[in-house]
Amino acid sequence: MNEPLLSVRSLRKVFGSRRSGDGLVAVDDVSFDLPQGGSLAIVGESGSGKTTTARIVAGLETATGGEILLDGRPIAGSRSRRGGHGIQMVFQDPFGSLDPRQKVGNAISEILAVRHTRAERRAQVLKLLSEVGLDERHAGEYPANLSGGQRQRVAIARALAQQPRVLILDEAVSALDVSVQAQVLNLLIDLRARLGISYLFVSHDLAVVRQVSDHCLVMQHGRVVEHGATGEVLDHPQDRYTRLLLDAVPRPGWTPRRRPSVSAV
Ligand SMILES: Nc1ncnc2c1ncn2[C@@H]1O[C@H](COP(=O)(O)OP(=O)(O)OP(=O)(O)O)[C@@H](O)[C@H]1O
Repeated sequence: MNEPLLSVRSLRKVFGSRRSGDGLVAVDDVSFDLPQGGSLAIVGESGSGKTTTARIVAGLETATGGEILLDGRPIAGSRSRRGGHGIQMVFQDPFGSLDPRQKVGNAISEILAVRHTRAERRAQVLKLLSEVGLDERHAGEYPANLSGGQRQRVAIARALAQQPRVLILDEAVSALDVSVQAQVLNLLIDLRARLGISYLFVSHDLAVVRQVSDHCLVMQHGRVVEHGATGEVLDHPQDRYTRLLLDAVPRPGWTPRRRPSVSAV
């Protein structure tokens, strides 16, 4: 069997004081493999440790224990990997990653400056914008003048500018309206097919997970409770917690339970 592109082994993260024993174990013995060109989703309720796992893999957080291998070689769990090592992250809120005072074209161009000459950069910016379904007009805009979907496309273009092998998407479509969400998901599916990028997809939305991932990992209280092919896990969940997660998803015919109104009290 081929060696996985990304391999995470016994990852552990404790926040707070470990010595006094009152630290919070956010990630506890998490292991998974991501094949070249594969798409793995991490699902779980809020606080289950999904984002912390993703941030450690991206090099934005240090691990307390465990190992991360890219192409079979350990990558240091340090913040120094930011911007390098073939792993990039796209966040839920592109406002957080885009400078409001910087035009879109410059935001992409500054990343290209490392590898490209000034002359090459312009053509490269246009190529990246077209990869994500935008064009020259958007290059001259500030983030505030774009829609939420367009801003997320810019964030994806910036990530692609680093030529990543793994793209980590942390709730990357959660803040978008459903129709815009579908467009961005289609873009991601298309990019994966065309560029052979591998995805680590963090989401609480099981419908989204079904669309974009081959395999999924269910986390609860920092631990992996179920792991398998996405269709199998979602259609035939083995773990009680996975079944609870699935039961919490509204389906056609579902009517929200009315909660007593606070103002009526
Ligand atoms: N920097 C931090 N310092 C202390 N505790 C943290 C920190 N970051 C996360 N935690 C805690 O670690 C646990 C896991 O959080 P994490 O954000 O990874 O979960 P999550 O599944 O991604 O949840 P969400 O979907 O709400 O982001 C939570 O209890 C959280 O409060």
